[in-house]
Amino acid sequence: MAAPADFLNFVDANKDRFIERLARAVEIPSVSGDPAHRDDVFRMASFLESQLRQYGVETKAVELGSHIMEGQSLKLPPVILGRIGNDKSKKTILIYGHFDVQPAQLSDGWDFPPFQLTKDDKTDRLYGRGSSDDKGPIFGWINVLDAHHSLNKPLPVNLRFCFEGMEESGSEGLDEFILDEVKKAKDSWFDGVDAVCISDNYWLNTRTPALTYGLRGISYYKVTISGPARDLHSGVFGRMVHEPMTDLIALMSKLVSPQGDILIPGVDEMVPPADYEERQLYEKLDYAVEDVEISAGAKITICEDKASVLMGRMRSPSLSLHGIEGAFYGAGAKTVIPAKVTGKFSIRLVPPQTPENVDPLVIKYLYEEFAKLKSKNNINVDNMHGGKPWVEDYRHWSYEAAHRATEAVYKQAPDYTREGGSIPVTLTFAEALGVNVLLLPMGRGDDGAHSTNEKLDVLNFIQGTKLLGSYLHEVNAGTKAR
Ligand SMILES: C[C@H](N)C(=O)N[C@@H](Cc1c[nH]cn1)C(=O)O
Ligand SMILES: [Zn+2]
Ligand SMILES: [Zn+2]
Repeated sequence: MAAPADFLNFVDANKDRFIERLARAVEIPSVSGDPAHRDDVFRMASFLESQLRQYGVETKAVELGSHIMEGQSLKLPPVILGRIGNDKSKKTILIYGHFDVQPAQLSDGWDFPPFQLTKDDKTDRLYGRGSSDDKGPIFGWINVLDAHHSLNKPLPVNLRFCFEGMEESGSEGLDEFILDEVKKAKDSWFDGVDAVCISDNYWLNTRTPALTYGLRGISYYKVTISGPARDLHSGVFGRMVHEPMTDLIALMSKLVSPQGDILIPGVDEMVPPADYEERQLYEKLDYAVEDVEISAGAKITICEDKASVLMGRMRSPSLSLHGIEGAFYGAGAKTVIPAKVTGKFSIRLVPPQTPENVDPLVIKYLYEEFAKLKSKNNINVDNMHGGKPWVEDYRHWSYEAAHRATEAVYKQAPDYTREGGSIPVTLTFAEALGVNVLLLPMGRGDDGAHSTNEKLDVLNFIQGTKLLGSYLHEVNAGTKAR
């Protein structure tokens, strides 16, 4: 049975209230990667926990200890666990989401204050950091709880929640916590979980809902070149000394070609090429090169054929250069030779790649290439965080339930996609709990997650809330039919 009409009507009738609640969440700048915002990540955890409790969910905030970030020892944000329902005749679904966000500043080029949810009435879009990644979806789940609680309606499944505050910074401490919790002889918060559902990615385009059965992994590196004891005057020292920035640029230019080929020997070669049958999967998806152009905001695709473009994101590794710490970047023309610079880059991984088999190749290559520069500076290479790729079996009752829910809410069949981003905990859940994991995205391909002007369409927030609730009802309907 599809979701009951009173649930669907409630969601429509409470649209404004749901948007106001999302606005309260977006106003908390819970940036996990910035030590200055660590209190805000804690504040966001408390807000989320209070929302869960309000709707009858038993909760627990689990402390994960501390870590070092930018030379400071910081407390890790708690994991917020929740449980509601213990009916043996119902399935138990574990929901995962994250309440931290990527950094954002108006000066990055935002048209709206990033930590204020701005509703643009012309486009019916909600702009703000975290609107799509991942506060919109986690508050979609809260809306589902709110609706059932307010209507005095039993939930169609038992629910367990696991919300973290470090996903955008490598999910520190989470894997260890999950593995310990699963090993508990009794009263584990993950006892009896039948499947996991995560809403933390995006449709492929702007028109077709998607079910996602794969994610790329990630390995994130920093390479530091240092030499002079202090910043130097380029007029006084230029051409007299080895310059750290020159060495770093030389190294970073040897990592990836402008065509996207990874130049580190052995990395691209690990992945077998797609055969004809696999290529057909990508040919059939509702996607065009123009969709990338729309979401990138420019006609800059590496190639012109749709399947190759899609495979670049879904089934190939990629190496991206992210930034250089310590380099001069301000206005004006400072004639400095920076004393120490740190280049940051990451590799998105696909099976059979893992951080364990790729990291040694990267580190060896960087040291070898540095030696070829014959520089007297020093090099140091660090891995900042990593996560394995994940591919799931989509012929599973959880995907079937999500397929039916998508058809009911959006009146169209979903695309089956693999996501280019990473959610490292996905594989941990799949392996530790031994259950199927479904990714059920709420937002569209042009939402601009991690970018300026991140947005969520009001339609996606409201229909997405209906989709999450309908999925739970379809799981229940499937249970009864079996
Ligand atoms: C797909 C998900 N919403 C997401 O954005 N994940 C991040 C995870 C990450 C890894 N290192 C830093 N953040 C991503 O794919 O970049
Ligand atoms: Zn993200
Ligand atoms: Zn996310």
